[in-house]
Amino acid sequence: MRFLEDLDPEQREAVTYGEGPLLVVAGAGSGKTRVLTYRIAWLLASGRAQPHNVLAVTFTNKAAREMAERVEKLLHGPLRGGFVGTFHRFALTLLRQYPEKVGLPPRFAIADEDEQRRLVEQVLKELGIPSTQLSPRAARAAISRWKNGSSSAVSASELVSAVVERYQERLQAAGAVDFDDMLVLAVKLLAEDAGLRQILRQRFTYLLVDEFQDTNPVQMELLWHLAGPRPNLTAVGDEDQSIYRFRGAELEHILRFEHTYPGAKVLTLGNNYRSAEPILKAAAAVIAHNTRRRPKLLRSCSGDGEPVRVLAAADESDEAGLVVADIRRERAAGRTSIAVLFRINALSRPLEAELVRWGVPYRVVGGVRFWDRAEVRDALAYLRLLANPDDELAFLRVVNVPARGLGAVTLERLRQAAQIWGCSLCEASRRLPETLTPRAREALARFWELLDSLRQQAGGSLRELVAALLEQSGLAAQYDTREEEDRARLANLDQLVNAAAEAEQRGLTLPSFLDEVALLSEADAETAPQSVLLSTLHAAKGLEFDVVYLVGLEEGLLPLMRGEEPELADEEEERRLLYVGMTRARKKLVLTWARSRRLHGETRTTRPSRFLAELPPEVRREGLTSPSPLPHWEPKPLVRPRQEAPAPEARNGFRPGMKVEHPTFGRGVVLQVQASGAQTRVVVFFDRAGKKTLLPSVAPLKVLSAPRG
Ligand SMILES: Nc1ncnc2c1ncn2[C@@H]1O[C@H](COP(=O)(O)OP(=O)(O)OP(=O)(O)O)[C@@H](O)[C@H]1O
Repeated sequence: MRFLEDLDPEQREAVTYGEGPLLVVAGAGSGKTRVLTYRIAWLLASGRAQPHNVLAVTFTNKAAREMAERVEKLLHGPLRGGFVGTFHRFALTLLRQYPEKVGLPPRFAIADEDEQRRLVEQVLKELGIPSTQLSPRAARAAISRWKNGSSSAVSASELVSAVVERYQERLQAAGAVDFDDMLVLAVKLLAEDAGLRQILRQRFTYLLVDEFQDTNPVQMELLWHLAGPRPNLTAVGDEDQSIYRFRGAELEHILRFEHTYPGAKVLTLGNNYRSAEPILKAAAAVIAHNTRRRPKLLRSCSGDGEPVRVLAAADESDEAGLVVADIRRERAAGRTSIAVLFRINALSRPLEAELVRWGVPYRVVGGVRFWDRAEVRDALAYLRLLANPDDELAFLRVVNVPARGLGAVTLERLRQAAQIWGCSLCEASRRLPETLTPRAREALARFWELLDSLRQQAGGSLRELVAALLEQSGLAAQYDTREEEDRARLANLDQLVNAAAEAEQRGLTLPSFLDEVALLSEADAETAPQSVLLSTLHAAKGLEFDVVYLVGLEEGLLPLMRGEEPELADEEEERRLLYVGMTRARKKLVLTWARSRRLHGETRTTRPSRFLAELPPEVRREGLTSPSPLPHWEPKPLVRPRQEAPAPEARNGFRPGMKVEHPTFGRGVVLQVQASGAQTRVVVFFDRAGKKTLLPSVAPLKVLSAPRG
């Protein structure tokens, strides 16, 4: 087995470990995926297993494909009969084989995203739940959390339980499963059918799991049923790269592996083959601040390299300018493996504009290009209708966005009316034909009234027009939930306001702005392999580049916040995201932040991310004065998150604006009061520490003075 020579001694020990549960836990770039792949090859080449005995699972199709390809390359032949794929693919294979055992019809359907959304909307309507109480998006997210056994879903409200129940009934009636159901039903199948469990355990004698830190409770249960009492389960992972808490991943799974599988061997890998020493040291210094982790040592095998740099920019355009100028220098020097990473998609827009300006080819992963994002396209369709009330495509796109009960029947009747009158569809809809229901006529009248009133502003400020549109049309309010995805969508809409403000400054009017946007979308479908990659931190997981820029390292953006101090677990998750981003770099790493940033259509002064203070002293800081003398940045959401009004007595008399004193932190100002039941928690800005702190109890606080009223 010549291929074992490609491994270092620690990797070789893991690859050739014998029977029983094994956890390989190691830092980024230490060759964990390599270990898993080589282990499969070794099991087969040594005759311990036949291909059909191997079940290797991971989280993305791409990762699974790469793993299978690597094994085949090592073995110089195809891997027939073994299973290398995602958890979902494995579950679906099982369900397709035994649908009747879990009450599914033989040819059950899989509801796609769009169908799920429509189903949830229907359910909310049937149950008479207004979107102000539970929006369809929040309901969908709650259903998913509930199905995935997320601990945050355990206390789901009665409302959510009722929605889940009805949604499930509807799905079943339609003979369909959704994505989450696949795993849940596969677990049910295995839990209830001892015979099948036995068959599978006899067949799959070796289980291997990559990215183990991202497993959710349902996936853990699936593994548990497959593994049996004497499992040959090999898990590889890194708790420092666990970044899918919002999808139900639980850190406990990797931290408590030895408790779940008693007698498990835990091995670590100490060499890092990816990043130069300064990058590794900087990343290690940051992640060391997390509490829920196993301490790890990583040695760089790639030599010294350039020092890590932190750049402070004046604002987001300046930041994009600095980054793109540096990218151009790197490309001129022959480096083409380059990525720019950010916490939320909305940050890509100024970068895209700058890259387009300089003709630098780029591609966006982890999301559609800014201008192609659904919420941005919806807003643009409204703008197009403002510019041209007969833009039929725009009309069709948004006449029922947000939902106002103008469905297929209404559209069909409008089409008929347009034909009889010989006018456009839009014109027919403005004439409110008698054939429509009174509700539809009312809704259409309101739709055109909104557009008319907005059109009166169309000659004025473009920025104000877009902001008013987002507010008055309800486009922004649709995403007023606490869900990660929705926060990103709201941020994208904010970015559209910024883009309008910039266009206005350049003297563009509404029609010329729309033309420019249309050309932008068409012009740059460039996807050359040597293009710069723009990606969210989440989507960059598992990738590596020579040069990495991490932008937007500011309080509120990383850690991502909407108005309140993150809980410890959230702060640690955000730190892990930064760690994942930093460790994508092989040779050069640059971190940037902007002293002011347009957010929510307004320019605000910002503070550098708290994580920047955790970098070691040898990191080069340029254009920085520390600590920032600027006023504290208080993020203001475009749409304020709904807050339950607490009972006045629960607030213990605390109010925002109160001056208080804490025995340890000194004097500060109350920014926020959170109350539930008898418990009161307050967010206080402490002058001495210069940061906001969420206090779990108000008991130690002394009130110095209170604001009037
Ligand atoms: N023994 C080795 N010799 C040379 N290169 C290696 C060795 N082991 C791993 N590498 C290289 O190091 C890089 C990281 O390996 P791999 O992706 O397997 O690491 P990982 O631990 O899964 O990383 P991450 O957790 O950050 O995604 C790859 O480019 C891989 O080819």
